[in-house]
Amino acid sequence: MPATSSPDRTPGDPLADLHDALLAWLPQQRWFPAKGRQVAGLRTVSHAVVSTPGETPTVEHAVIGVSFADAAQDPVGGSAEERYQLVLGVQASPPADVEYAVIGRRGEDVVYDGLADGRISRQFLALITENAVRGPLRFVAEPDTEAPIVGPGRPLIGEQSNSSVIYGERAIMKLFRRATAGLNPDLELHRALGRQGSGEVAPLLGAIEGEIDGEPMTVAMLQTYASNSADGWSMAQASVRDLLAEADLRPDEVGGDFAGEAHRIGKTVAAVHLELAAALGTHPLDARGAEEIEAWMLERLERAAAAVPGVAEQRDAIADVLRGVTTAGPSTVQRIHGDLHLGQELRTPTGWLVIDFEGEPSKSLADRVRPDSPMRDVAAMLRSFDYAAFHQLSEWEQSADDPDPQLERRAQEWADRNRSAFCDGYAEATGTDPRESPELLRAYELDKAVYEVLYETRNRPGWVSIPLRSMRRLLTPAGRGER
Ligand SMILES: Nc1ncnc2c1ncn2[C@@H]1O[C@H](COP(=O)(O)OP(=O)(O)O)[C@@H](O)[C@H]1O
Ligand SMILES: O=P(O)(O)O[C@H]1O[C@H](CO)[C@@H](O[C@H]2O[C@H](CO)[C@@H](O)[C@H](O)[C@H]2O)[C@H](O)[C@H]1O
Repeated sequence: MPATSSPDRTPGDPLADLHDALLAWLPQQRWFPAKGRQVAGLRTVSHAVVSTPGETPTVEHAVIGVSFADAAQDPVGGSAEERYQLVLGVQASPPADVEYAVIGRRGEDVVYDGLADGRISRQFLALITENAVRGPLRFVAEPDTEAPIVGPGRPLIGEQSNSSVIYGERAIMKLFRRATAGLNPDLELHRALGRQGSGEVAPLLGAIEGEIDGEPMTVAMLQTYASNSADGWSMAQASVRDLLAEADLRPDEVGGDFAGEAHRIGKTVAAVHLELAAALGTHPLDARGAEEIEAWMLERLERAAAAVPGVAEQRDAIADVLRGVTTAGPSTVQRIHGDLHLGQELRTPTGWLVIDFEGEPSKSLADRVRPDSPMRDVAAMLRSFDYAAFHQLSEWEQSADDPDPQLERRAQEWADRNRSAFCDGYAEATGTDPRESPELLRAYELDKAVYEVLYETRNRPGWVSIPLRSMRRLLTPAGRGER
């Protein structure tokens, strides 16, 4: 994060003495989405002690507002101020195992990321089971469930937009980092699906609720941990590795063929769509609704074109495809996942679970909860098969001059085979084959690729060639037919 010459410091701000430390710490956090943005200042939006007097460590909950000088030029449409939640542990001599999570000092005390401290995560779990209230936080157990009291939480280390801790392979608690008024869709949809008896999500165990701007806010959610699970991205990557190691074999001939799993994932996603429709309803997409979705897609395209020359060059051709949302004919909208990809699917010993119903992290809450076509989720999964197929090749391409055309063909075959198996599974479970609405599907797929170009530009510039390649494919008549 480029530092500012004169960061904003409001007198009386309870975290004022930590501002510089926070400004240095935030960009190192995987969950901080505004890496590289021009920061204008930081302020404390809310701050409360949630431990009882005399307890060690002291536990604080805070919402901080980070303001940006570059909101107008931000390619992903970031706003002028973004708010993040912190749980802070404060102690004069914290245990050595939280050293990596130290943010800074306040007087004699060390202040650190509280989720790193097993004592704090254990306490939060206990408070949920007790339906306790601590300061502004309400700890709520999901009715008719019993969260296991299994001791300290272990922070999950990995690629996350939020922060999670795992309790003895029995439960997992996720602290939402973006602080937004309203019910978080991840909690809302998990709850709705759980009450629908869904076997496709991990059972919800509880939540922590708070307040922001006088309105309720979801602080965290607790769900059953799926032990012995593997995520779809890792499994798909292993399959592609097998394939590319044996360039003379086709995807259906190699040992790690993924098509059976892709078919099962298609059925799982379909089941989730049917359950969400049953729980929360469906509506016909009228002309006005379709125009709104199209306008949103075109607006995103403009931002991407302004930021990425590869998108600007194809802007008009992309816009023509996106308009398929209004010209494709009648469709139905409902609540959907909104940010589906292989990493959001967990293979358990008995089947697949879908996780993380928060929607695209850069969208406002209002946009994330807006009913949309299930085709958005289907398209997002098709994009993910492309990603899995071409990720490794794109890495090799960065270190070699010419990609091996044989390997490219194999990668494309892998993508086609798994995209097709996914659609077969989806069609089998819903009775509707997504490939029968090619215009709509292509519009959603291209919209997702445009999002991904922006996402990768900001977060993983080395990966941007993956969605750019797919964008080109989706714009060529031959490429459009391949699924
Ligand atoms: N119910 C669960 N059981 C087992 N692991 C889970 C469960 N939910 C999430 N995870 C693990 O936590 C990771 C992050 O979860 P996710 O909900 O995607 O968080 P984020 O919103 O931070 O991206 C997942 O990739 C998965 O490895
Ligand atoms: O999981 P998140 O909610 O944080 O989703 C964001 O990050 C994803 C990457 O981790 C990103 O997904 C993109 O990369 C995946 C491979 O890492 C690929 O499978 C997806 O198809 C691709 O979109 C997601 O877009 C972003 O919102």
